[in-house]
Amino acid sequence: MQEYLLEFEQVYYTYSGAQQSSLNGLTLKIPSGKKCALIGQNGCGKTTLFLLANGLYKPNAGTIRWCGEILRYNHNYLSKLRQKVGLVFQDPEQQLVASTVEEDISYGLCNLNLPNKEIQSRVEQALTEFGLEDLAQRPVHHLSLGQKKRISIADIMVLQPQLLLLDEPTAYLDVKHTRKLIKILKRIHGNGTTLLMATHDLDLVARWADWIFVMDEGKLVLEGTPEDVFMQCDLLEKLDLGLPLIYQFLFDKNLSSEEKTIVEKLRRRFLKS
Ligand SMILES: Nc1ncnc2c1ncn2[C@@H]1O[C@H](COP(=O)(O)OP(=O)(O)OP(=O)(O)O)[C@@H](O)[C@H]1O
Repeated sequence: MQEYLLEFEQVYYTYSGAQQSSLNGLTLKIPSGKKCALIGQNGCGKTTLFLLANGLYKPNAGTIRWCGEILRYNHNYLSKLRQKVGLVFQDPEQQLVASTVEEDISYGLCNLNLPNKEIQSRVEQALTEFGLEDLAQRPVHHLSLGQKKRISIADIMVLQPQLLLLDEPTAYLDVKHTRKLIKILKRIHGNGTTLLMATHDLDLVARWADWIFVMDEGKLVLEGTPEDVFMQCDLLEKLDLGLPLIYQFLFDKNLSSEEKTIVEKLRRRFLKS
């Protein structure tokens, strides 16, 4: 198996008309088979990374490789790449295309020319998993933001990409649907999909991810396991990212040594959960 699915090497990107570049020599490799989280302040370049990852934008300099091969930007190559690299947009409105929920979820599958039976079975599974059965025939523009978000994730997930990029997937979701989503991600990861999730929810990152990328000003500044990354509390504070709650307790200078021992035990249990 390929060790890294997608590799950014010294990638620069500036939006047309912008004064400053959004990616500033980004070097980052997404390891195959992992549940990766991407964290960083607003505007540090997470969404831009995603848009370059499936070839929607082209770097001004540097290289992006998919399974060791430099990305090409012709129509044929890109449509194949996008079957392997699925991107769930931050804003669901950018993604929904069809008039009803069911049509929207089947839209990408129809473009893959799959047999009707296969399309029907994947759509039904997605409707059930995301709790969208009752909304299947509703017009997408009549739904709440959280419902639209769930549809936009289902749209991409049914395509079964090798790498699934999720830009703030839990934004707009309530607790119940966040839990459902995490369960679904566990299932698809178990089936072999590599995941990269951009999020500001550090508690979720600490519990969910097995690899974390930290970006700042268009560059990768730190990466590692949750343990390695969240132990760097000085750097994370300097970047104004803060820490998951359990690590905040761990680094609380006012705790007695007994309290620290309890927190450390809780942290270890939390990491295993
Ligand atoms: N279409 C655009 N034109 C010009 N500048 C842009 C455009 N989109 C984003 N930018 C700029 O590029 C930089 C990176 O933005 P990006 O959306 O990638 O950040 P982000 O890390 O995803 O932020 P957030 O956490 O708020 O979603 C920001 O400074 C932003 O203002």
